[in-house]
Amino acid sequence: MADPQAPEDRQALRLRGACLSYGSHALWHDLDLDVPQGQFVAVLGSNGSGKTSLLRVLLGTQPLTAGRAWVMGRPVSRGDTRVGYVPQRVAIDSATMVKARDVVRMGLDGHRWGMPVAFGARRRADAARIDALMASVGASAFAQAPVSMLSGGELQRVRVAEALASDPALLLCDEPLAALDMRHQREVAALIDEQRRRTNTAVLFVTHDVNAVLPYVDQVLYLAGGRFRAGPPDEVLTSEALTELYQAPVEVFRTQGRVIVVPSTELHAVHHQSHDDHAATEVDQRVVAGGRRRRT
Ligand SMILES: Nc1ncnc2c1ncn2[C@@H]1O[C@H](COP(=O)(O)OP(=O)(O)OP(=O)(O)O)[C@@H](O)[C@H]1O
Repeated sequence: MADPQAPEDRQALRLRGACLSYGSHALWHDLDLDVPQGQFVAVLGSNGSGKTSLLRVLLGTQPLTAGRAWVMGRPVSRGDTRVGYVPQRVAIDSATMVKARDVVRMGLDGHRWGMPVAFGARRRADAARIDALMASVGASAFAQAPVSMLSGGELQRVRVAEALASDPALLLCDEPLAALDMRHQREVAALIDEQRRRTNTAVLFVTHDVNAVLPYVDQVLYLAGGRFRAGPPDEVLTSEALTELYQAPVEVFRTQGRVIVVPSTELHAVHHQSHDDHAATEVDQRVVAGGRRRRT
């Protein structure tokens, strides 16, 4: 199939008729998606709906069963330096002495895999670039610290700097806020948003709690039961849209600027709990908070 994108109309990401199956298990099918440069997309869906698998497809490590995927007008390929990746918080060997700035250097070197080690002017240019990346994510203060000594939030800053080292056109984030406390969630989410605004990088952000990134989201891709719905948050995160997508009753509430998505079967339990406390709790793709709710 020819590249369907004229150069002047390049989307950071385009999917057409994309299907992914593992054996007879179809994760999603006929997925069409356009992500313009600089757009922030939240990828939502229940456990096992195929969110991480979608990122694997875009990293070129998992072939589509059918359909096509392009990044900046070129077919997806493994090792594409125009694609950056921020993983979930990963366990670090407590004995490792690898310094934070060396992790970022790996992002830079991965970009030039197979090239000779840098000397002289290029080495100095690399050092300056790493300094700038560390500063841009607010990590200069711990640039020389072993990563095993960093807090979860500090480590995610370093991961973001590493992912940005190759100036990606598309940044894939796989639940990068998981296991971070609320303050660090806010900081890392804001940091990713700031970077994409500055560099016009498109972001595909897989999360179980859309509320952590809701202020930044231009488009939601919601995966469920092999189908999908994509569009602005106000169109996708509604009772009507999600009931149609899940083909089962789903209620969406907005309260205090937060979105709560609840399968109707769980509504009784949710009402009961929210009378008792104002704490957030997990049901599916949802955060439950106290206070007045508005159904949308
Ligand atoms: N390589 C594989 N071979 C076979 N099945 C797989 C493979 N990778 C993932 N799966 C299955 O595909 C389904 C989707 O997995 P995936 O990790 O993409 O879902 P997810 O939406 O990211 O889930 P979660 O929210 O739990 O992280 C799961 O049932 C998983 O067990």
